Amino acid sequence: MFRSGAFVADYISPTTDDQVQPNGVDLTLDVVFEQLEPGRIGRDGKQIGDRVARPLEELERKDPDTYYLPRGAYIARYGERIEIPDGHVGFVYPRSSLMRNSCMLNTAVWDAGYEGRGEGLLQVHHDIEIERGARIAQLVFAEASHEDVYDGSYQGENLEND
Ligand SMILES: O=c1ccn([C@H]2C[C@H](O)[C@@H](COP(=O)(O)OP(=O)(O)OP(=O)(O)O)O2)c(=O)[nH]1
Repeated sequence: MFRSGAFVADYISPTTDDQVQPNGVDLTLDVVFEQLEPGRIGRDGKQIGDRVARPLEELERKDPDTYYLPRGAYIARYGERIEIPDGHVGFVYPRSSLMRNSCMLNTAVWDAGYEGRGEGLLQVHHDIEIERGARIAQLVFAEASHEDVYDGSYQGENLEND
């Protein structure tokens, strides 16, 4: 069973009332990165390729705090600290307005016990402007049984400023 947005909101911070939806909580865009170097997925481990943060405004376009993204693939970091409670699994979907603008957010499984500011793959199929802090995704929780909790390399990621 999927939980209500009000339930999910207790595990996401910060949140405003605008972010709480009937079936989940909207996540906002914090930072956009561009990958520069190849990564590696091995049988025993993995390496994430070097990346650089996109500039927030380009010279010819002056809206502050806005990303101007040409076609391409980017890593988007969400603005919220996310916790997946015991007995649950999380899924992130793109906000439909992103999809309707020819962009897509690809995501993976959010494990029970994970805590951090996670990331998603932002695919831009048509140039788009996205303001920093704008809602781009929605996180939902489904009840799920599990034996262990998440204890991988991304545990506690991107929480330095908390
Ligand atoms: O779209 C997603 C999906 C998941 N996560 C977070 C939550 C999840 O619990 C964690 C680890 O995901 P996964 O288990 O898929 O990572 P992995 O590649 O198997 O690495 P590790 O074994 O170090 O966990 O990353 C994201 O940030 N974005």
